[in-house]
Amino acid sequence: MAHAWGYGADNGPDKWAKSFPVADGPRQSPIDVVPAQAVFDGGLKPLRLQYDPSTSMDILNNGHSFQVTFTDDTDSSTLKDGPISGVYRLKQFHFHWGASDDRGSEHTVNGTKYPAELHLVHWNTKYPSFGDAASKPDGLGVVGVFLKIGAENAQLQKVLDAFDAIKTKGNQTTFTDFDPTVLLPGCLDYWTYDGSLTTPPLLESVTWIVCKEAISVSPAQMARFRGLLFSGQGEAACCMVDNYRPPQPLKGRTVRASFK
Ligand SMILES: Cc1cc(C)cc(S(N)(=O)=O)c1
Ligand SMILES: [Zn+2]
Repeated sequence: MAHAWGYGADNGPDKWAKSFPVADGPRQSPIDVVPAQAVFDGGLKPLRLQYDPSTSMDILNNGHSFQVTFTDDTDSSTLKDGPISGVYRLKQFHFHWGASDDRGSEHTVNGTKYPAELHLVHWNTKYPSFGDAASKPDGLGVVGVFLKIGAENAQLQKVLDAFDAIKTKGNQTTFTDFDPTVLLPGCLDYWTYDGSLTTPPLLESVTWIVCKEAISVSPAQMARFRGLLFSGQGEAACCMVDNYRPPQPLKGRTVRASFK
């Protein structure tokens, strides 16, 4: 791709395979989850998500989304059990969202799109670093949580209140003492499948854990997401919206369910 990847007509998901051929690989993400075709697996353990708020560090507009980054030099904030074995450390969380409430999530359920989707990214500590783990088939564990339109989410508002400082690409500010547990749904039933990063480099290294239950977001809060910019300071303003990849072919993969 002559110019950097993005979500526009000239550099969006349909163009990524030119620079990232794995885009047409056997375990790409996201997917459409069809609950009736998911296989209940009684051997799947409950998710064990244990986060230490003192590991949250900063919030960044990276030009594709915004992310909250965590210090990951100890096992203070981890994912254990669920479909994975061993200990995975929280690295960051970010979101994907639409220009309107009828789209925005990356995973879909029976073809239904949600207005946004949260991704909590963890890496397998059997590897020395996130960067190393990201290239291994069992390197990453990403927990996906759908957002649905409803009541204002007071916990999410703490994140949105930082947006004024990160409106444009490359802006970053401190974001400490935040426990992402407050962004999780009450029920942690999940679907799981082997997949990939949903943005370039699209590495096929992710065990996806998609929560069945959504969290709420108000229309006003969705408007705050849409006030961020893909563009940098001094550039022509380009609203950060529709930063989602559509579902990819399942190619024979099985989606397992932790619930009946
Ligand atoms: C490129 C990339 C990096 C990270 C940490 C996470 C993702 S995703 N959207 O698959 O969760 C993509
Ligand atoms: Zn993501």
